[in-house]
Amino acid sequence: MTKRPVVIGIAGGSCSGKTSVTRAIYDVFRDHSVVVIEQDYYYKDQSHMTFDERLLTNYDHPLAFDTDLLIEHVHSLIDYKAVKKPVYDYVQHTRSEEVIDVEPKDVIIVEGILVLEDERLRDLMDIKLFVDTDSDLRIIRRIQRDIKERGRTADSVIDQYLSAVRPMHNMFIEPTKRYADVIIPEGGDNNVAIDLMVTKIKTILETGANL
Ligand SMILES: Nc1ncnc2c1ncn2[C@@H]1O[C@H](COP(=O)(O)OP(=O)(O)O)[C@@H](O)[C@H]1O
Ligand SMILES: Nc1ccn([C@@H]2O[C@H](COP(=O)(O)O)[C@@H](O)[C@H]2O)c(=O)n1
Repeated sequence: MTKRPVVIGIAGGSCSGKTSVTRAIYDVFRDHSVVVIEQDYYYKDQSHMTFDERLLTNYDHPLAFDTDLLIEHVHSLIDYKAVKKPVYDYVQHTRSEEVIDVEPKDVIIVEGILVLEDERLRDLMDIKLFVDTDSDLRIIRRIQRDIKERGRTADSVIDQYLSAVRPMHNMFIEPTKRYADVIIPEGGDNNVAIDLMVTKIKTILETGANL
């Protein structure tokens, strides 16, 4: 049987805990070799737009992402070919000029709010997870995180949440839960769910089952 990496998709609303779950799995497989592809890094380049124009973009709509490039990169990694992953700047709302050289690995984690939305991307995944956290917790976390890490004000986070994040979540993100193999309540603190995922990934790596 030809060797093939295990591809894991981790979706869920903004601030649901996707990164925390990804980090927990990454820490276990670090030695085995794991690569993380963040969907956020594949937001379309907006360097041709003014800063004020970039503020008007709906960052929670599927069309905000360069999904073709993301799929191309996942295909390459599955074929054990290196890719040049874009880097995203949340303060400038566009791609940075730098790229990261990503080497292929045995475990590929594709993480982001809408990674289960596109059928072509879903079809590349062996395991699909949806991190499910109540919206009141997610907005509280988002206000704290975006002020601390993404150069935002509380008012701007709340305005964006009401005008784009919440409606797009209900329209595009929440419906993808139906594609998940496993729904993880409360993200990175759910040690039982993370242990179960780790066991499953180990089985796939050892036996090739599922692939
Ligand atoms: N269980 C938790 N309790 C409190 N804060 C959390 C918890 N999980 C995540 N956070 C915080 O919420 C923010 C978003 O978490 P993260 O895992 O990055 O979510 P996502 O990748 O889904 O946006 C981060 O600032 C993180 O520290
Ligand atoms: N320039 C940008 C780009 C994205 N966002 C928001 O990021 C959220 C997705 O990232 P998570 O880590 O929260 O999953 C998404 O909800 C976008 O609204 C942004 O604010 N600005």
